[in-house]
Amino acid sequence: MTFSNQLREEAEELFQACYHHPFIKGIGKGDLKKEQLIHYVKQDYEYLNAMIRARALSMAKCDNREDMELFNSGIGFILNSEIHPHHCFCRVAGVDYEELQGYPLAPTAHHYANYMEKVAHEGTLAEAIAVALPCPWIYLYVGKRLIEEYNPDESHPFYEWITFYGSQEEPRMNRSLEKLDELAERASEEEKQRMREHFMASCKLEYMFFDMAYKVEEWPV
Ligand SMILES: Cc1ncc(CO)c(N)n1
Repeated sequence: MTFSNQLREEAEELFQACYHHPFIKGIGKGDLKKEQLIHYVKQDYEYLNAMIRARALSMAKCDNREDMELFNSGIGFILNSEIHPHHCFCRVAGVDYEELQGYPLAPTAHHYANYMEKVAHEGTLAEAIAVALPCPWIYLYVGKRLIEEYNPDESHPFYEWITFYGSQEEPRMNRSLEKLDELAERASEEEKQRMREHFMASCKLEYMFFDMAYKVEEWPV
């Protein structure tokens, strides 16, 4: 079995837990509260800024254009396309996207963003790919399951969000998985262990990110 398949198998329960989280159920049922949507977008906007920086740092570790292009297209996707699901939430919440930008990160998003940037700074290229993979992989999984379970049409308030993530083309994901597997073949057991730990930690943090939005988590003091 490939290394990425092993990771996916080990994370199966975490993927399922994300799907069953009430925030995702709220997207499916279309009954999330305005403050939950607003909190999510405020946090995700800043989280995605950190993700762009992490990908840029990863690109600096590449020694060929094919790999550079992988990170370049990942950054382009965040900058140019991922604004659509945010706009969907803003429209339902009745707020301007621009109003939700520049807020400080709540504890969970703060931890996730900083953890990802730290691994991208200090880790190998393989570790940087491993820490960033649950982000697209869980959203694709959750989006596809939402489409299967709710079969939303354009009258669904979160139609754009669900179809955006659930019908993402997979070539970039697959290229990242192939690259991860290629690097894993050459990695030491210690490095593979770190890749595994980063991957699992990011899966847990994806779950916690939904939880943070659902509970409108703030700093307690
Ligand atoms: C926290 C988080 N994880 C994954 C995605 C999907 O790219 C996102 N927008 N936000």
